Amino acid sequence: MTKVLVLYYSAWGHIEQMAYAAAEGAREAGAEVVVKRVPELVPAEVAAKAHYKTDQKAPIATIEELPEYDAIIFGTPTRYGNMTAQMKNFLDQTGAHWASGALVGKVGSVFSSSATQHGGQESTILTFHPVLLHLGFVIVGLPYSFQGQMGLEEVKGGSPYGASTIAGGDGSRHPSQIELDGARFQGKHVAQIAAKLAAK
Ligand SMILES: Cc1cc2nc3c(=O)[nH]c(=O)nc-3n(C[C@H](O)[C@H](O)[C@H](O)COP(=O)(O)O)c2cc1C
Repeated sequence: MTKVLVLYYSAWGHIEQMAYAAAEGAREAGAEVVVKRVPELVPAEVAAKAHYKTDQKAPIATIEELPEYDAIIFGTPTRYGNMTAQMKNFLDQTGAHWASGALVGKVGSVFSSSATQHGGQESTILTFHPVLLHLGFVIVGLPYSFQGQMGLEEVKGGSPYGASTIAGGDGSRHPSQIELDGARFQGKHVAQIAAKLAAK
């Protein structure tokens, strides 16, 4: 059975919610799916003061387990147009996998979140991709067969690069149905492609 890891960082829960939607989609495609987080780096008192969502049930992933999966779907909020330091710090510990080629040929895919509509959700995904390419991942996005990314009837995340959500300046906006559908579609799409690659 195809094994998919949804690996995320989320300070306030938006990406956490999108992660479970991506996982649902991958399960729909028949994959065995695990949702895990990368470790927090912000001191506990800073996180408490900023009202981080600290009750996240997903276990913390280890670097060692990454080669066990056929696909990894990464979820990260934007930090000044790029992935979070928490996610990058985790990826910066994959040197042994880079050296051995343990992740070469696996499927990698990214979804994101930003406070504002044009606050960097696309740049966060696109600047994530070089890391995946260095590690040898085959990148999968959110194709236009997810028709939800078309249309101007509402403000929404989602692009051919990957699913995304808009949290609002104060974090009060939650992922909309169409954004969660995008994450679900991406999860399913990744699992289907990973299954095809694994069959070869
Ligand atoms: C240090 C910092 C930098 C941020 N940079 C951006 C940014 O460049 N553009 C933007 O729209 N939102 C920015 N945000 C807002 C976060 O992206 C937003 O809170 C996040 O997407 C919510 O996802 P989460 O609930 O999963 O943490 C920033 C937040 C922090 C704390």
